[in-house]
Amino acid sequence: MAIKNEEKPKYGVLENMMYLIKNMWSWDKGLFLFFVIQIPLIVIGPLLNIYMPKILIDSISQGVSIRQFLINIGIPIIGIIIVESMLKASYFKAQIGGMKYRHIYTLKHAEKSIDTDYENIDGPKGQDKLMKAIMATIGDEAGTQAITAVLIGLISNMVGMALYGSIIFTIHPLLIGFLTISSLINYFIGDYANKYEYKNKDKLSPVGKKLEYIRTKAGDFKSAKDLRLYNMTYWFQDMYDVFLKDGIELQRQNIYRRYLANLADGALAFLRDGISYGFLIYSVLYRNMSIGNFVLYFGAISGFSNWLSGIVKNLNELNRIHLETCDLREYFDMEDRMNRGKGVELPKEFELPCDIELRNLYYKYPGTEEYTIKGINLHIKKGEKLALVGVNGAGKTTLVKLICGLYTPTKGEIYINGKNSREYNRDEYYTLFSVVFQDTHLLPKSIEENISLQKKENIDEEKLSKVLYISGLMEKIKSLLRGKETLLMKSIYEDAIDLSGGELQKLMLARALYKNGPIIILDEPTAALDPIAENEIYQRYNELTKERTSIFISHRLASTRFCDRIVFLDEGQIREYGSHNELMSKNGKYNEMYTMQSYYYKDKIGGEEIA
Ligand SMILES: Nc1ncnc2c1ncn2[C@@H]1O[C@H](COP(=O)(O)OP(=O)(O)OP(=O)(O)O)[C@@H](O)[C@H]1O
Repeated sequence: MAIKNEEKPKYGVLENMMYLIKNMWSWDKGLFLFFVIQIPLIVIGPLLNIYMPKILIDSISQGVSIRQFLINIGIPIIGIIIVESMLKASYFKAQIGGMKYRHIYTLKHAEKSIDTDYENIDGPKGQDKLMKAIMATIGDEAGTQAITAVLIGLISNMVGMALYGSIIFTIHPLLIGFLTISSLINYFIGDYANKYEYKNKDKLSPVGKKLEYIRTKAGDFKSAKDLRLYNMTYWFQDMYDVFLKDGIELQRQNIYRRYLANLADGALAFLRDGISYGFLIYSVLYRNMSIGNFVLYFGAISGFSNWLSGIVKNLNELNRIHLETCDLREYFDMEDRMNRGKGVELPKEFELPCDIELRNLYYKYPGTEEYTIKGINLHIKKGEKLALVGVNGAGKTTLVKLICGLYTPTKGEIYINGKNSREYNRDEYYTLFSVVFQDTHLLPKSIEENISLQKKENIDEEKLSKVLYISGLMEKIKSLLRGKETLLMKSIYEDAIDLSGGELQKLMLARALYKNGPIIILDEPTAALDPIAENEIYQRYNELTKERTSIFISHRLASTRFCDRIVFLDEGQIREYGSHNELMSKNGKYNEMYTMQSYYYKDKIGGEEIA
């Protein structure tokens, strides 16, 4: 099956090599020099080895004294022992060194993933890029680690080839040309297999992502209940089988190409050595070559082939490393669309609460045809409590992600206190928002650290107590032996606890309140709360949003009645807006949804009065 991939690597081989070498030098100069010193050691050993038999044979045939004989062979033997011991001793350090470089890239990768614009890693395209870059930093074979061994190998092989070449040159200059050309053919065959593998990676990466998803979900404690109760095991197995089959097929294509390349490599090597050794035998028989020289040249030719095929192998590996480095650098190079420069100043204390204006706002997810947000114009005034309602998929979460700067508008603008959101420094802009999303994210830390996201010594105790009270988490804290210092995530610590869904939601609310951003956005913050806890949040909503501008998303329409204004979103557009009473009198979609919901909240079941 032919693989079509028109995308060319963004960087050249030399550019990538310089990038990797520069990093190695700047990250650890001592280690870099250690690698350089290995090069002469790698070359001297084999050179002494091919001279040994010649010295031995020449010494015997010249009938030298025992003392001279021992000196002749003793010096190279001691040399070989010293060189080999030094190489063996340095092997371990070289391995650890390569790993050290790779770990620095892994760390940089993690930093980029955490720091880059949310939009860059959102969706399948962003996730593919992330996955490909991960593949360049995983395992001993990864280019970021293998580069040290490959570069040392390449330079040693080149020096070795030059030394052996000068010996072979004395037999016949054409022999060098012949050996070199045959090795170049090998290189191009290997290069074909490499390029094929690289193109295949575009297909392999999404399959790897799917397999990884199933692997992690299968062991994920959160999925464990559904997996068992809904008997999803078979479904998982089926999916895994399908993806695995796809993955194996793609790997099979790679292995097949590699196999063909190796086969051609073997056949060529056989031909090359056969002709060269034949010429040596011919020289002994018909060109007066001494046995000592025959042994030396024999060693030089087989060694030359080794150096050459080493170079070919190293060049092929360098090519693979180059392609992997492209993936990694392209990931590192992903540009942020949000402003990371200085930006306009944040609203001052006296300007709070904030004023938010959306002007003709459009948003289309990368890779999709349709706009999810379509031409929204909305002015949320300072201190206003706005409710955002609408059916599932209407675009409520997308809209708040746009407002709080996780996505950048495809068209249109967002103004905060009259200043375009694009002009704020991205990280400073984020400080304006205290947001509770539907999904929760915990750190394996104590409750207080999870709320404040500060180290214990920096926590503002007064503020913490206040938010624990408002969020309704105080009762729970009081019931715990270690109170707010209790660790979370049982899967990580033995003495930790796990919170219930509602408690988790309260914790997320407490985290948002502790952050104290002038704009509060709550996306379904009470969905998991019991009626008492939910009621308490509504009672405290005024206190919670005091001197703040707030956006409240909820499917329980009755809960939005305490907001100043309600916006009804439908298919990414504002269909209706106004106060609860205004919307009810419009007799539109809001009215319809509200009436449907309240039908089940009255003292009726299925519309029947309870006796
Ligand atoms: N990363 C994404 N890539 C592509 N489409 C997306 C992405 N995230 C959401 N969507 C799509 O955008 C649309 C709006 O989703 P959104 O989450 O904003 O709706 P919502 O109104 O918040 O829904 P709900 O009430 O269910 O929370 C949906 O059709 C959804 O499938």
